Amino acid sequence: MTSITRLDVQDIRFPTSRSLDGSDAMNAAPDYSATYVTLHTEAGLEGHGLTFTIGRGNEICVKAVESLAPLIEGRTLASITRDMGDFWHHLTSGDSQLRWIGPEKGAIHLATAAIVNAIWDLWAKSEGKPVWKLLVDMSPEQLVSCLDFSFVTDALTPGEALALLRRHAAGKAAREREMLEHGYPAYTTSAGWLGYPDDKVRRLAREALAEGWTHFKQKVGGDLEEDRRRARILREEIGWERPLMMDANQVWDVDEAIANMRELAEFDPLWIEEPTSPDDILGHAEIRRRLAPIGVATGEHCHNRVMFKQLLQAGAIDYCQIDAARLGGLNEVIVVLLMAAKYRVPVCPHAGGVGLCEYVQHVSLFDYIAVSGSLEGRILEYVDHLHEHFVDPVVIHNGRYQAPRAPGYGITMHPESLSRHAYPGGAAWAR
Ligand SMILES: C[C@H](O)[C@@H](O)[C@@H](O)[C@H](O)C(=O)O
Ligand SMILES: [Mg+2]
Repeated sequence: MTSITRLDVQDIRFPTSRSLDGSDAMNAAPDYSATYVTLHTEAGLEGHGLTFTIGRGNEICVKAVESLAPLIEGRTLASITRDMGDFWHHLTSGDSQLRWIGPEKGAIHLATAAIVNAIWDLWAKSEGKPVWKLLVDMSPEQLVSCLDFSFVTDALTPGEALALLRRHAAGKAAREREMLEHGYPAYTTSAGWLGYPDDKVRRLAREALAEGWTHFKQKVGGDLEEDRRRARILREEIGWERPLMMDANQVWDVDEAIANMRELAEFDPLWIEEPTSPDDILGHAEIRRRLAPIGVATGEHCHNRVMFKQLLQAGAIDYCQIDAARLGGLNEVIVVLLMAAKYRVPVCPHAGGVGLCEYVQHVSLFDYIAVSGSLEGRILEYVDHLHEHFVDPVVIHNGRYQAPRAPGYGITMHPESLSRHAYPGGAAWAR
């Protein structure tokens, strides 16, 4: 029996701001960071999970993980996985003093994600399967027992979730084979960071084309003329057949978003991502109504299933961009996948950061094989930073994620990477 004896948490940071990797109109100089959780077990097996932040504030997530640790330590894996939905509810609502500082949002929920994902990693490793395969092999009943439907039963009942999971059961084996052979389609954000000079944008776009990428995303929301200039460079390089997405990272008010995107419409963007505050459901609906056919995408800052429920109910989004570490871990992600399937909105997960690509490949594989059964309108983000720090990094061929085969959730980092990037004492931070 696997008993979780201890939870360790580390503050891990990468100095990405030095090269402006990851820069956008809201976040000028991010240091990609991870609140990295290790679950130690009696048997020696370890579970790993992380939540993603962009530097300062990581220490707050570390503290929040420490506060949640007593809810995990001493438990057996089996006592958790026997009724994962109940466990998840207990972790998010069992201690009302901790719940008070959320609920289910902010640092406490980011911490929840790191812990919950570490448990999935441990579970999958103990079964010898990658997480996507663990999920795909579960019966609809088992999957539904992993979920907490609190506050969303007006949009999705457990019965409807079961029906959705049974709907495409017949084609599951064929889709799994297809994914193992061809992988999951992706787009790249790597050429489009706001802080990159024009020649770097051009060079990276050329390199990405040569690598087989077909979909590209650029940052907008700074100076409109500069947005235009960079869009022109990208269109010159990628042509007009390949889709181009735009991401404003929340800098605009609603009317401003509409006005600016009408200006940028000449570059034929497939979607505008995070056009305004992530909490403004009706604002997104208004933007969507007035900007069609440009799609509206959001979700990397959408903090829980209740927010996604409302975005879907309000017809506010064309693309649902769950974040594997912003939602409270995989259990809540699955609830959102099911709601999105019901409302017929494609899920295009947010990735990048550190470890998010490693996570969401499992989510999208599961979504395609067991939930949506479709690739229509679906494309997974890819960003080419920091993969070398993972024991089982993502593998991309021709702009597609190759299905991971290693057991777990793919988030285990090399011990040397952890010690080098420990903040503030690691060598990467020595002045
Ligand atoms: C600060 C980060 O790099 C963001 O710019 C990034 O997550 C971005 O919004 C994305 O969609 O990849
Ligand atoms: Mg984004």
